[in-house]
Amino acid sequence: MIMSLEPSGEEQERFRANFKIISSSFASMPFKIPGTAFHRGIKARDSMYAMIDSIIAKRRNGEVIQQDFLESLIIKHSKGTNTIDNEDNKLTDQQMKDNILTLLVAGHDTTTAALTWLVKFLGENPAVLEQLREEHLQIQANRKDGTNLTWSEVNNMPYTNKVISETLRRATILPWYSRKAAQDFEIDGYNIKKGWSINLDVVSIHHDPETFPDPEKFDPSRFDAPLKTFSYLGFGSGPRMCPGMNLAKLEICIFIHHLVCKYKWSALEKDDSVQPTLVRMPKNKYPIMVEPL
Ligand code: HEM
Repeated sequence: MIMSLEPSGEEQERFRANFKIISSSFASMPFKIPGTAFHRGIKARDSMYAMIDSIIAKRRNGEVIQQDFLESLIIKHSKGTNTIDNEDNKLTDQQMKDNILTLLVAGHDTTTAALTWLVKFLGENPAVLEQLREEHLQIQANRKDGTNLTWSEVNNMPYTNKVISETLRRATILPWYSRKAAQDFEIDGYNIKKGWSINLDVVSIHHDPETFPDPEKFDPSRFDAPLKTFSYLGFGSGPRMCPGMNLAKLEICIFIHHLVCKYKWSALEKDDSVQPTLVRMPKNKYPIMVEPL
């Protein structure tokens, strides 16, 4: 979808390997010294840049044509095309590469983690799974023709949406993110100065018992009624809110539909520890045994 990589092959493997290094260097100290996670991350990023360079070159000389996000960026931002009024507003190749890399890095591990937590929470909460399965079997039963999910079906999954929100609350995949103070202010006796960087502790916000009673409990009905503003930040909030939210929700809805309509599963290990990386994942990646229903 982003740049039409084949699902397997040498190029994909190299991408994956570099990608893993970049993800695990995210929360490292920014010391560009050989041997540090940060240095390894920079080298992996440069190698990704070189790979994206060669993909862009093949697109530009017509060797490869695809219908994906990269192609639309190239068409829109090529010099001499009049798709954007002002030539100065066009992205350079470097900016295009950064956009592609940002989307891959921001969209991959987060969605993987969401799906992993979802399978875990559903496995541990059979009543929720049953209600979710009912919603999806009903969708199947109402379908007149075709076997694929339709756009209107995906947009009419009220319980599924609550399950997704509760998954993102309970797991809090991005445990913190930053904002820069736009003005001086005081909070709980602390004076914050304009320009300071502030990290939001989203895990605590999502587990505040005043907003979410019995916060460790997985309970999608918390989302039956609207919540206090800024108390649920699964996809962030405000102008910098996750731009991939609708894509991620679409992917998760499709995954859930096929999972609950066709399969049952059981956990192979009991381990509740969380991997201490920027994107929170079950430490053991939650291995399961899957069987047809
Ligand atoms: C379940 C999956 C995902 C979760 C839980 C998630 C969560 C988040 C959160 C919490 C933020 C910070 C928002 C803020 O600062 O207010 C964010 C930012 C971002 N996300 Fe996602 N995300 C997911 C999937 C995706 C996907 C699929 C893409 C793109 C393909 C994406 C692209 C981005 C980008 C580019 C930003 C930075 C936005 C900015 O700083 O302006 N995300 N995401």
